[in-house]
Amino acid sequence: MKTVQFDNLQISSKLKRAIKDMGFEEATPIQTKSIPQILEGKDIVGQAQTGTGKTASFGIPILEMIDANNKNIQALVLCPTRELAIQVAEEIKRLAKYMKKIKILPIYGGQPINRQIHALKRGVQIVIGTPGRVMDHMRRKTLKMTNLRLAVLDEADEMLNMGFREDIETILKATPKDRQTILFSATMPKAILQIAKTYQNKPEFIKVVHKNLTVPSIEQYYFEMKQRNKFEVLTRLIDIHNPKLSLVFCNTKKQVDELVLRLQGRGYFADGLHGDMKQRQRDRVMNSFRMGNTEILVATDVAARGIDVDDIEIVFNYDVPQDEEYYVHRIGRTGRAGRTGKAFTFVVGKEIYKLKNIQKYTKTKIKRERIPSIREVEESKASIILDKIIHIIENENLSNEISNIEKLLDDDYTAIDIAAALLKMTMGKGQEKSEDNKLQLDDNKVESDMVRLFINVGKKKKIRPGDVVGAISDNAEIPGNLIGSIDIHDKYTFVEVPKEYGKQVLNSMKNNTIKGQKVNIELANRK
Ligand SMILES: Nc1ncnc2c1ncn2[C@@H]1O[C@H](COP(=O)(O)OP(=O)(O)OP(=O)(O)O)[C@@H](O)[C@H]1O
Ligand SMILES: [Mg+2]
Repeated sequence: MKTVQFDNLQISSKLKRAIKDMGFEEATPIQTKSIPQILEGKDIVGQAQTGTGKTASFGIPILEMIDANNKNIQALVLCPTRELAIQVAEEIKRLAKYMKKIKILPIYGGQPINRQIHALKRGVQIVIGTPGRVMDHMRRKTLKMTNLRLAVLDEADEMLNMGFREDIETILKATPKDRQTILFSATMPKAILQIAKTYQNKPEFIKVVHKNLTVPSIEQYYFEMKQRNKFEVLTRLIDIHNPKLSLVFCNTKKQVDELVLRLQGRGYFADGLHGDMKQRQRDRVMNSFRMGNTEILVATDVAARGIDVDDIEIVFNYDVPQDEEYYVHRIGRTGRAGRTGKAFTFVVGKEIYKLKNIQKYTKTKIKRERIPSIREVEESKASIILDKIIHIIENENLSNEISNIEKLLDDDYTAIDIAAALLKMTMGKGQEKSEDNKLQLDDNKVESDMVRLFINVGKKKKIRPGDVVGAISDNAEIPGNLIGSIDIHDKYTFVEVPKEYGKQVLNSMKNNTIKGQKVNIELANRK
């Protein structure tokens, strides 16, 4: 499809400048089709592949149509989750960079309502919210819809799936009749068409779907395995591909929690995201993932819907999704805005039939791939380390290190001996781990066996109940990013870790300090 340059769109120069700053040059197909129509005042129903810029498709015309001098709410965007509301608000804020008078506010549950009320009182033109919280504000009369000109439903089908139908209808009914209504939805079930019919005015249906639903720049593979080997396979794949960021989907919240614990137990920077978590915690996890501090995000479907994080290189379906549509959304977290990505699906036994259905639905082929051997994992790890070594040799000052090594050379060790020993040290417990791994492939020692490590940190330390150890290591300089939940137990903090890692944590923490103070760690009550 022919697309347009943003320069050729009828939008203000301020908006064009911001778009350029964001690095966009050409509008995507959905943007090319929907922006002019929305600008003309038409109602639209838009449908396009994941990661193709639907947010800006409505964000750009909203900004163009807002009267900056009028401080009332003029546009309302409804999103299914808080994360999405925040993300959409940020994208629109970036677009509004040079439009200083335009105020944009995300409102969602979990955040103190008073803060939102204050912000609303100061005057906001664009509100992005979850249906529940928007309703709440409407009841309190803190959100006035009388001046609303534009309503957008992003991920409309997902909002219906989540049971927001009534809320959405109540909200739309409370807005002026002559408002413009924009609807974006991945699928077009009857319920969506019903909403379109009832609440839109002769909508234009804009559909940019290729013959396959997933973008071609995502390579899709599946791996067949036994249920109990999933964890081992996941770690092998992560080690071999070494993705900067990856996203792992599980079907249940419980599985998310368990997997996060096990990954952290192996020393991976992993964290979880699901609906049972407190908002503060979810924000922390998302920020840490966006910053790259959390490298592996483990999530449920709902939590990760619509999430746009640059550079997610691999999406893992640790469980085959229950619904074909979910597959499309899951893997759409990678390969965004024209980038490439990989999607790996773990298949156990009869699930292969589900995979066949997914392939039929998406009209793409998912190729079978062999599980990498331990040897391949080790080789790949070695090659990653060798690359790092080359980088250090070429870019860093090594004079101190060289003088130390020279002492060993004087003792008649060869340079190769020394380098090999250092490599072995760097690769850590490679050898030992591979035996471990082999074992685990046959025998899945499960995680419930926990050990508590008490850390005497004194009362002043800012470690809060519920923090994970990964967070402690960020805040308090304990290396070894290991495991579990911690709690404050008077001046003791305890860390709960799977038994098999207890010793390891102990070793890695023994000689450490938290913020300059020595920390005592004792192994306590084995459960
Ligand atoms: N014209 C463009 N050129 C380059 N990048 C773009 C363009 N438009 C949007 N993007 C970027 O592409 C990414 C994906 O956009 P967005 O999140 O809006 O996709 P989406 O279609 O809503 O996806 P999903 O279906 O997953 O919700 C974002 O990082 C966005 O900033
Ligand atoms: Mg989106």
